[in-house]
Amino acid sequence: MPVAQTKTKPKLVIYGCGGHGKVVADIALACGLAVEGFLDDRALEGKRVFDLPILGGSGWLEMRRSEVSVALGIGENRARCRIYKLCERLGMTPITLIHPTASVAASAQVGAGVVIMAQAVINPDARVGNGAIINSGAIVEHDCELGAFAHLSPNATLGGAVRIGALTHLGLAASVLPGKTVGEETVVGAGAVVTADVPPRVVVTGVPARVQRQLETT
Ligand SMILES: CC(=O)SCCNC(=O)CCNC(=O)[C@H](O)C(C)(C)COP(=O)(O)OP(=O)(O)OC[C@H]1O[C@@H](n2cnc3c(N)ncnc32)[C@H](O)[C@@H]1OP(=O)(O)O
Repeated sequence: MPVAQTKTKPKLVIYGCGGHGKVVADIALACGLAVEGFLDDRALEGKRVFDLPILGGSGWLEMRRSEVSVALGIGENRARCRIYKLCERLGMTPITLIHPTASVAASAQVGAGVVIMAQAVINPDARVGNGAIINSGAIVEHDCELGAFAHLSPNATLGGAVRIGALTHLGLAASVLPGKTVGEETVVGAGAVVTADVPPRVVVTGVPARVQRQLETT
């Protein structure tokens, strides 16, 4: 499977130390990587998560960028996108992590800074954009296209040839029927079933999914 991957340096840091960051660290450890600690911009240095230190924030990364690789440990899509761009400015490409129990087809294309969690499935010819999250047990069927910094929550399911826009979030166990498109920066509520195309920047909920409200353009 073509995975966009930079050369991994001996030590890895996880940017983000909340719940998502902990799961990402756990995947890195399951992959046999040496995790040096977490980064966070909220001045939490000295605290520990998982018995691993919080090392600092963006300043720490700038100083140590030649020595460490970075994985994205932030669940919120826009914040994760900002950290990805910070890494790019520092000349770094966040690594992609794939849990050992995930199934990723040989013909799938997976971008940089992606995290694919336990029991997730990515089927043939799917394309996963940079910085996306495929959470535990989520399914990306054949020929799907998942935009950069999108997030499929646990057990979300995309039927074949679905397109999901950049920065869009599918909630827990949400489903999208084959061939449908969900626009960028949209939120699909937990448990929703998308049966028709969904525009950008809206919240949809229910079965079948209906627009609940518009989201502000930023
Ligand atoms: C590992 C992880 O945890 S990954 C993260 C997973 N996170 C998720 O799956 C969360 C997805 N988010 C949701 O489903 C949210 O509830 C949203 C985005 C759909 C709506 O959030 P908000 O805009 O804050 O809506 P709010 O909670 O105020 O609810 C508004 C109304 O919608 C209803 N509602 C909320 N979520 C849903 C839903 N998923 N399906 C149907 N109705 C819903 C509420 O009951 C409420 O109804 P009422 O007005 O009749 O009382």
